[in-house]
Amino acid sequence: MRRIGLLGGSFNPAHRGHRRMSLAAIDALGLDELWWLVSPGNPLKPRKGMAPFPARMASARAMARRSRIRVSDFEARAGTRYTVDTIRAIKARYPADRFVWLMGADTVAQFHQWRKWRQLAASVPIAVLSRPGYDGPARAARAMGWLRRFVRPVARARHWTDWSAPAIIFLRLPPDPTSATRLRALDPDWHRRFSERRGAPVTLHKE
Ligand SMILES: Nc1ncnc2c1ncn2[C@@H]1O[C@H](COP(=O)(O)OP(=O)(O)OP(=O)(O)O)[C@@H](O)[C@H]1O
Ligand SMILES: O=C(O)c1ccc[n+]([C@@H]2O[C@H](COP(=O)([O-])O)[C@@H](O)[C@H]2O)c1
Repeated sequence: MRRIGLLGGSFNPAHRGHRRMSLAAIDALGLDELWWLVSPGNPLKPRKGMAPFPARMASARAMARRSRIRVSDFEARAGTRYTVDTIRAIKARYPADRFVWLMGADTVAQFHQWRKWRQLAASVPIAVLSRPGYDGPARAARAMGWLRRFVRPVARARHWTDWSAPAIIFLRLPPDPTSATRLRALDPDWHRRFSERRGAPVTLHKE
């Protein structure tokens, strides 16, 4: 049994904040691996301004180098867009492993708009990663009205495999203010550097 964290994201592009939060979460949760699930298209985000999937994958691979982070195209392969469907498919594909869903504090505010979010929360434990400016709002988020009763103490973080979902933990990690929105504003054409790269596609998931 491997202990695997899943961080879903647009990675438009992947950045230092993703890497730092992921390495800290690997430590806090005692993970064997952390998979970055590069989303073919976040159902709640506009397509405009979204770089091509291969460029986002390549930026994630570059940022994940030499670590326990693995970059995954699972959603593109499985044809899933909604996290509830992705988790079901991953658990079916890797029945021997245990999974925890990771999300930055900023995403909790919208969680009640996710497809079947209560069912999702009942299918996988959730770890919320602190993000500067969003920690207070995350605890006050609409979905927390229901999720609050399932909050686990941070001192038990490494015992997440003992929990039955719903279970949610708020991890306090060293703050990193990096955001992809800001990076795109500074360098809107960032994806050109990656789309020109050639080479055999490396994949975590065998056919
Ligand atoms: N600096 C950060 N600190 C904590 N969590 C982060 C940070 N950056 C991203 N995350 C989390 O990583 C996941 C994927 O993030 P995403 O790829 O959307 O990056 P982003 O910087 O939030 O992008 P954008 O600004 O385009 O919305 C989300 O759950 C997000 O909350
Ligand atoms: O399942 C949903 O309804 C849903 C709605 C919005 C976002 N998500 C997922 O949340 C993750 C973070 O997305 P993003 O674009 O904020 O990086 C990514 O894996 C998305 O697929 C999922």
